[in-house]
Amino acid sequence: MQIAILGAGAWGTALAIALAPRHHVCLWARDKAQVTVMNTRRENPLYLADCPFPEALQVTSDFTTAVTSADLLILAAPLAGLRPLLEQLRQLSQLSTSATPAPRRFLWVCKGLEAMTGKLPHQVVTDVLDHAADATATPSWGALTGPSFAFEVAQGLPTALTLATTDITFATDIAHALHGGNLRIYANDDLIGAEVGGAVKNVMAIAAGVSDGLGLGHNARAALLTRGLVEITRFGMALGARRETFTGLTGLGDLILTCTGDLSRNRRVGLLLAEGQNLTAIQHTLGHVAEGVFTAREVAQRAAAMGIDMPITAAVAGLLDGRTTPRETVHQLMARDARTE
Ligand SMILES: NC(=O)C1=CN([C@@H]2O[C@H](COP(=O)(O)OP(=O)(O)OC[C@H]3O[C@@H](n4cnc5c(N)ncnc54)[C@H](O)[C@@H]3O)[C@@H](O)[C@H]2O)C=CC1
Ligand SMILES: O=C(CO)COP(=O)(O)O
Repeated sequence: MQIAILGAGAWGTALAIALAPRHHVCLWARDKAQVTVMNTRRENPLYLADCPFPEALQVTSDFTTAVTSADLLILAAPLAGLRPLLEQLRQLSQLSTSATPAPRRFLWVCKGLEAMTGKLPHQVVTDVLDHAADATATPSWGALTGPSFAFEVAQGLPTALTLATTDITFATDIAHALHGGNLRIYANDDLIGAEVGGAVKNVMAIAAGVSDGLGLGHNARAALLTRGLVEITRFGMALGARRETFTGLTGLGDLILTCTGDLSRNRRVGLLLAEGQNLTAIQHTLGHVAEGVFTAREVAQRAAAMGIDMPITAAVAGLLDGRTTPRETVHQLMARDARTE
């Protein structure tokens, strides 16, 4: 298959490295200087150092070329970049004079709720496509998500992912095509559940980082993960997800990975907040997106509006907004009334 990966951050680069030995892969980055460096050094030193590119991997800053020759697009920008990227694609298919229109099969890999709208990624997708002149044709799309640190995928370490979409035939076909090497891909038709799990676990990872950073111990972390999963499930089911999705890869799987693995940027945000560092400085130091920072406030607001109890999420949102300190946050959570589990 000819695959275009749009976005050359850590995750887009890792997927390109993992898929290039089995597919024709073109990695697109919008920054020409970054593309020059990647083509010269055959690695992505800015976002994923020490992960050499396979010989066959193509890297370009030419959007039209990358997109028009692909059978499948993987949109690998952070959630904030999803809408602009979709707009760029929409314009291309509307303006294209090529005999081969832009392909309609695409996946996104971002995790979160869009800042200011509180929308899940698939809602952003339908927003943009509903306004497209060619919206009558049925596009095939889905979320590729699950427990996966970019660095480990790029190193060829075993990883299981979920391809979630409402069209199970599409999910199964693409999962089958991408499955292989050390990547196991499962198909799932609970798109809402998969997206909610991927989004809210980042908020829990910030909480876990704070807890560990304050030295609250293993008991506290286990409690946080367990009660975090309850919150994620509550929120997801209220949005229409299936309960069992939250015990799968995109729920419990990604929650465990991100809350406990030190490669997590979201967990690192929590660890640094516990040290007393300021959020702006932390984001600058990370140099990568930590989606939980944007998602916490959106989830907290949506949950409050829907009357869903999400105390850990609300605590993280308060902390990120500077309304509380890490220690006050813990105190607030521990001071809640006793209740049934
Ligand atoms: N890094 C990881 O281990 C994993 C990340 N993800 C998710 O994938 C998404 C991307 O994460 P990373 O690649 O790690 O982020 P990153 O911070 O490493 O890189 C982000 C990249 O996206 C580019 N970008 C931003 N806006 C864009 C736009 N409008 N058009 C094109 N490119 C744009 C940036 O220039 C940068 O190259 C996030 O939502 C993240 O939660 C999912 C699984 C694993
Ligand atoms: O989503 C991820 C792992 O599945 C990556 O987590 P971080 O964004 O916290 O690094």
